Amino acid sequence: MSAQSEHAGSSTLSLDALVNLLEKIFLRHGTSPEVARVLAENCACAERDGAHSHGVFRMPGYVSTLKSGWVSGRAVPVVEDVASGFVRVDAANGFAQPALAAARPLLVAKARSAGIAVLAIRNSHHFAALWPDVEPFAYEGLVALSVVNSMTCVVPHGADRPLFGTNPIAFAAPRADGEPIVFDLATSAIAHGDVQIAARKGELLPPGMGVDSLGQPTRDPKAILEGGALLPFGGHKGSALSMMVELLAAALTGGNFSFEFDWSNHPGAKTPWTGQLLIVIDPSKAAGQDFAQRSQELVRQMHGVGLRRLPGDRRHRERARSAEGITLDEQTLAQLQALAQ
Ligand SMILES: NC(=O)C1=CN([C@@H]2O[C@H](COP(=O)(O)OP(=O)(O)OC[C@H]3O[C@@H](n4cnc5c(N)ncnc54)[C@H](OP(=O)(O)O)[C@@H]3O)[C@@H](O)[C@H]2O)C=CC1
Ligand SMILES: O=C(O)C1=NCCCC1
Repeated sequence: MSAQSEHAGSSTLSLDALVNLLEKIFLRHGTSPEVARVLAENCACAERDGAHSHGVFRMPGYVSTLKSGWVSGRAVPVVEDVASGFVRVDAANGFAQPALAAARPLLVAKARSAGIAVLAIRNSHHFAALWPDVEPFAYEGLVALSVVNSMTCVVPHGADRPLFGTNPIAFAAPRADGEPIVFDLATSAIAHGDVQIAARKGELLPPGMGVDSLGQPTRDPKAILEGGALLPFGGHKGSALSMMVELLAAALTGGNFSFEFDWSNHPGAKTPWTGQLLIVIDPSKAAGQDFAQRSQELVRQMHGVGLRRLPGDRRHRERARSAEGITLDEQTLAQLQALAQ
């Protein structure tokens, strides 16, 4: 297909054309070429996979953050080889994905030689979906787990005010016949991005997602965004996982807790300045059995008991569909083109 085709009210772009457009936006707003490429690919791949809460919807937020001076779009991450199974990165107040890209070769080498390696990223801004950070490891036969904390907007179970971020957890594992097993979920009942999207569309949320400024349950996304808060998923269980994310992504990395940064002097800033932890395991060092065959067997059994949808299946369906091109509505495309000028 050509790079861009038009239908009534929408346009279809190839993945390359979308990456190039997003890259232009990042460059136009002062990032280095390396940062622009990494973020553009990340964001375009989220859109391709139908991960809309962290696709092109996020571009105005990236731009207003860069304009506010809150984040450094030209940061050069500092990678430290601290121990046989441990890599540390100071993202230098830059985005998390370039920090991961800089540390990745060392992390993989350590995981392959020691069987397991940990990457601790601090001083970083993660404004994206987490699965793109873990899925590539599984394509290389490795198991990966990552956590990142975000900004205070979730009330811990049993508390009456927000403290945690929406704090996602992503996991990826190879399997023998098929796409890797990948899940990526916010520990809040709903991602903050999806609340913003619902507010924009004027839709109500399902019950149990959040509370208003008085702490009363509400389905109104605007009431949650304007003084209200989100709830953890699964009550005390999601709350415990969210607490764990704060400990691993912030306390262990040297990053900020979700409640610790203050962007009030940077109007327009949207990205949380926190930390991220990745654990990468080489399964060939572990069980003495072929891990990918074992994970395939688990999937076979899950399908055998009637399961129709694995986490990641929807994304891969969207990815396959996007091979024909990624469709954006006219308004969104016009907004992106304006941001690139
Ligand atoms: N950077 C940050 O600080 C933050 C980022 N986020 C991001 O927001 C995104 C959305 O998070 P969230 O709203 O919790 O994600 P969802 O609740 O939409 O999905 C969570 C996971 O469950 C899978 N899934 C969903 N429905 C089903 C089903 N019926 N059967 C089987 N599997 C299912 C999804 O797979 P599939 O993808 O195939 O649908 C996905 O792996 C994530 O990418 C997350 O990383 C969230 C919070 C903070
Ligand atoms: O959707 C969310 O929740 C978030 N996404 C990007 C960073 C802040 C929280």
